Amino acid sequence: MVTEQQVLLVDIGNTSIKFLRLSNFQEIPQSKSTLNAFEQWLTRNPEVTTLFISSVRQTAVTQPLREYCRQNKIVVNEINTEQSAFGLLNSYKDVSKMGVDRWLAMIAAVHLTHKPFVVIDAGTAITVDFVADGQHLGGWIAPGFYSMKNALVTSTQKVFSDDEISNQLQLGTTTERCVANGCLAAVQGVYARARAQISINFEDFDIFITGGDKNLFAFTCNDGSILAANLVVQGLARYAKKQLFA
Ligand SMILES: Nc1ncnc2c1ncn2[C@@H]1O[C@H](COP(=O)(O)OP(=O)(O)OP(=O)(O)O)[C@@H](O)[C@H]1O
Ligand SMILES: CC(C)(CO)[C@@H](O)C(=O)NCCC(=O)O
Ligand SMILES: [K+]
Repeated sequence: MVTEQQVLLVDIGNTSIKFLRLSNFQEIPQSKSTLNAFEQWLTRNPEVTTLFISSVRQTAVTQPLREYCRQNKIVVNEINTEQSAFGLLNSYKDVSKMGVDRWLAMIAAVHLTHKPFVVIDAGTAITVDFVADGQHLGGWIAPGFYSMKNALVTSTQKVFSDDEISNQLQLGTTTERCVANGCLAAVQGVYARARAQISINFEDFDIFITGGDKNLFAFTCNDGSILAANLVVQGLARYAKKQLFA
């Protein structure tokens, strides 16, 4: 019999790996930037016997982790995007093409509200997904804040950026401030369009914001949007609880 302390929920994104024990799945996850660093963490925490993982990387990239787990008798449960689960229906014809992080964030959100909702996951990419009555209506994939800045700086010769983030949208008077505020304007635009889009058909709805860059959405705090620590990990927790304890 496994306990919740022995179970680790692992969200493998394009930039980083976030993980948390099932016993405290609502807290802020730990983060490692490489699979190697994550494996080292596992070595130091031998009480972990079971992983529930979601990965948006190629299978070959996570193969060494699987091999490590096989050698150390750690059970790996990999969750994949489904046509339907937990009362949520996917709109993709080929569900294998939908990033499992999007699916899991929706699985978590559908448990948190009965209203139509939007999930915005801001990381390497910004994904936006619309759900009403348990039906995924469709969504958007846009570049994330860092990806945007990176693409801009890479494809121009005289534009450069720094790592400073504006909390408020301002007018830049240096190249760096123009870039940071331009990318923030684009992020705010995604949010504004998402709100406008769901408002076309619904008066009452929730907007959930999650992901490593959710703090860029601090400007939404007065209009009822909900900032969630990590909805992908919370979605994994639902699968883990169902599989282990239901
Ligand atoms: N070297 C880097 N490469 C990419 N993003 C970086 C880098 N350094 C800092 N960041 C920041 O981290 C954000 C992604 O953070 P994090 O990995 O926590 O988000 P995420 O939602 O988990 O993304 P993913 O699931 O794609 O890994 C980027 O949007 C960016 O602001
Ligand atoms: C869009 C990302 C990169 C966001 O992490 C991920 O969900 C992904 O790789 N998706 C595959 C394409 C799709 O969801 O249609
Ligand atoms: K993400």
